[in-house]
This record gives sequence, structure tokens and C-alpha cells, in this order.
Amino acid sequence: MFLVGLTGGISTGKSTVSKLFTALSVPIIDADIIARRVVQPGRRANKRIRKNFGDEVFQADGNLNRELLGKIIFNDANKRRQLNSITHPEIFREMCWEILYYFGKGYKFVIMDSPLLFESGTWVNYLKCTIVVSCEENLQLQRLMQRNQLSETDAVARIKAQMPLSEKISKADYVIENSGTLEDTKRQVTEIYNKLDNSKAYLTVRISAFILFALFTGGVSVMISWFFSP
Ligand SMILES: Nc1ncnc2c1ncn2[C@@H]1O[C@H](COP(=O)(O)OP(=O)(O)OP(=O)(O)O)[C@@H](O)[C@H]1O
Repeated sequence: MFLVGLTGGISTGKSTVSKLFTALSVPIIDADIIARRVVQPGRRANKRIRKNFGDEVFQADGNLNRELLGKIIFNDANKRRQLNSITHPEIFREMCWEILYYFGKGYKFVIMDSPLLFESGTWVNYLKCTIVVSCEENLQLQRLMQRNQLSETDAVARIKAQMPLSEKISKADYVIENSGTLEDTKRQVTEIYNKLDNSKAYLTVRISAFILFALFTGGVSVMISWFFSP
């Protein structure tokens, strides 16, 4: 199995593309979903956030008050680092388990869907390739304003807070241009899917895993026979 990164600018169509890959039966590991899961009540990160940030960043039902926490970390780089140091290792662990799960199921590749794929840099060295979803600037702004019910000023501020889309595009192996119709986007997704599905890169990991397994079981059986030999 090999890993493919999927990212894009805010509201350029990453989720739309992700759904199109899902329709082609490609497993998606969604960083946003995992990030929400690891802070649920009862989870280790949830407890650590309470300890470090206090009860006030929680709702009565034990869930995080995301809006308030968002405001706190937006205005304080130290707090942001502190929160990241709590959540990032948990997210990383959870993603590793998901990768193992899909590897066990025999998938050729899995897509790591993350809005901050390049910014966080955590997975970049493990990816075989990256896909960036792009669209025209004014369209990005319109879609963001419409989807999130934002004023133009707020939408521009959110776009500006991210790594420029042009920089993401320069780092990408594949760019999906999502300024046209959904059919246009679907056609590009299918093209990339066919390339990835025809790649033999997944064999490298399978063969390496097989060799490791053979070495391990071989080693264990030598140890057992040595231990129990008269
Ligand atoms: N090709 C398209 N034609 C028309 N509307 C589109 C197209 N692609 C996406 N949209 C719409 O644009 C908005 C943003 O798309 P989407 O949610 O997929 O973006 P995103 O990159 O995942 O956003 P974010 O990273 O902010 O969650 C949505 O309302 C979606 O329905």
C-alpha cells in the first residue's frame, strides 16, 4: 500500500473531491474527522485540554467549546502550540491505526485528506504523491462566503490566514482544477485514480512487510527451538 496526500485551499473543493474518490472505493483518512474524534469526552486529549485550558473551554455535555478554544489559540501562539502538542500526537496515532487497518484489508493505496498537509508537514515524507484541489480565486471567495455565510472581509481573512494556494500548487504532484462543473472535476479525479490504481508502488510495502514478517517468525521459531532443545 502507498499513501497519497489530498489538500487544497479553504473551500476550493477538497471535500467534494474526497467524496468522488470515495465513490471509486478509495479509502480516505480524514484529518478533520480524526481531529474531532480525539477530543471527544473520555478521550485522553479531552482530559489534557481540560487540565491545561480549564473547564471554561468545555460545554456542559463535556464536548469542547470549539468556538471559544478557536478564539483563544487564534490570539495566542503559545496556547496554540500547547494545544497542538496535546492533539497532534493523538491524531498521528489514530491515523497510523487507520493506515494499518486499510493495509490489512489489502488496499493498494489510501488518501490522507488534510487541509494542513503541507503546513503541518507530518506526513509529507511518507507520501508517494500529493494532490492539490484548486479553483479560481474569485470562485473560492464566492463559495466560501456562500457556504459559511461570511462577509467578504471575513472570507478574505480566512483565505489569507492559510498558505497561499499557489505555494500548495507548486508542491503538488497532481492538481485538480475545480473551477468548472462537477463533471469536469469527476473526469480529473478518474484520470488520477486510474494512474494510482495502475501503479505498482503498493508492492514495495507489501514485499517489505512480508520480508519483515518472515524474518520475525523465522527468528521466533529459532528462539523457540533453541530454548526447548534438550
Ligand atoms: N465544481 C463545483 N461546482 C460548484 N460548486 C462547487 C464545486 N466544488 C465545490 N463546490 C461547492 O463549494 C463549496 C466548497 O467546497 P468543499 O466543501 O468541497 O471545499 P473544501 O475545500 O473541502 O473546503 P474546506 O477545506 O474549507 O472544508 C461547497 O459548498 C461545495 O458544494
